[in-house]
Amino acid sequence: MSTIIQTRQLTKKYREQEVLKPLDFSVEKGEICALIGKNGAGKSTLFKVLAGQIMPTSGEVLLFGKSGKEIEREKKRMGFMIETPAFFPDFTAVQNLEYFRIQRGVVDKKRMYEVLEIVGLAKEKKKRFKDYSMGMKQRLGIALCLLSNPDCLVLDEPINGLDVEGIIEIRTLLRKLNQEKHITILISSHILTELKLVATRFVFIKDGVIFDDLSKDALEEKSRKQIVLTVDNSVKVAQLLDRAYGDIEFKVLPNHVISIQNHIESSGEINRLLVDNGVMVKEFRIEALNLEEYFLGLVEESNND
Ligand SMILES: Nc1ncnc2c1ncn2[C@@H]1O[C@H](COP(=O)(O)OP(=O)(O)OP(=O)(O)O)[C@@H](O)[C@H]1O
Repeated sequence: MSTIIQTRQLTKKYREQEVLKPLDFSVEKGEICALIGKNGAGKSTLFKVLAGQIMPTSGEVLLFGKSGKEIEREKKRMGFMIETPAFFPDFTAVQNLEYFRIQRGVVDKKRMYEVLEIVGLAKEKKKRFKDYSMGMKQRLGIALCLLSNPDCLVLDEPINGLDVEGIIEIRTLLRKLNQEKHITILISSHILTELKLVATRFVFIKDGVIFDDLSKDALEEKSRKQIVLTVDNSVKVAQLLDRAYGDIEFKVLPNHVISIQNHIESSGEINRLLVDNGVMVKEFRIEALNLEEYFLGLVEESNND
């Protein structure tokens, strides 16, 4: 695997506020990497540093393995959409792309029509920008990123504010760019479920710290079923579970609630174990973990650190 984006001990401070804590982060070729974090987590700041729009306070960015002066050449292989581009509302899609094509020195005029085709706007290329839906506007933004034929796209919250149809359009487009055009994608969102169906990797950020980094399989694993128990004595239950099952994975939550992540098939046996040992089981249920809750749970956990 080759690394497209890498940061080494990257930090960014605004006055006294440390918006990015020493961050070691990478995106590998072929990934659709989702950066998930609430508003203010530091996603846009990280993307702006990657794009060279702002300078880091310390640390290093590498693109395609290059840093320092050599990075400028590699930046041409990247397409950044950090804020929605300032398109002219009364211009058509073609007129808007033409403006930016000239500004960016892209010689090949045909490329405009190619990118409109790729993002599914070829039929609406003569419509004025202001008459586009939100999803179409975002797709035109992505078309603009594609003008220079990049190997990697970095998209900051392109799904934010879209309706269901718009979200599906962008997801379908991202999948196509990744699978057919072999473009590596780094994309941010504050809603995990928006990217769950499309990303291949999930990186969670809070207060400028990456606190979890999961493959698609690992995320799915986490959304599997779990046993949730409410008991009268969670400390005793924890001891009983540890003693009975060496490899058991469980969490002791507030209010004597315990969630067990494996041995789901032994739920009856676990119930009997607890009752036989004098534990009062007030509630015993098997449920699938809601990923949004899991993510929020992690946020709460890191709050308590
Ligand atoms: N130019 C700036 N000057 C001072 N503080 C800033 C600046 N830009 C961002 N911040 C602060 O840095 C923190 C991270 O902001 P950032 O925009 O990177 O977060 P985000 O995860 O992208 O969230 P959002 O989706 O709300 O943009 C916030 O507390 C924000 O107020």
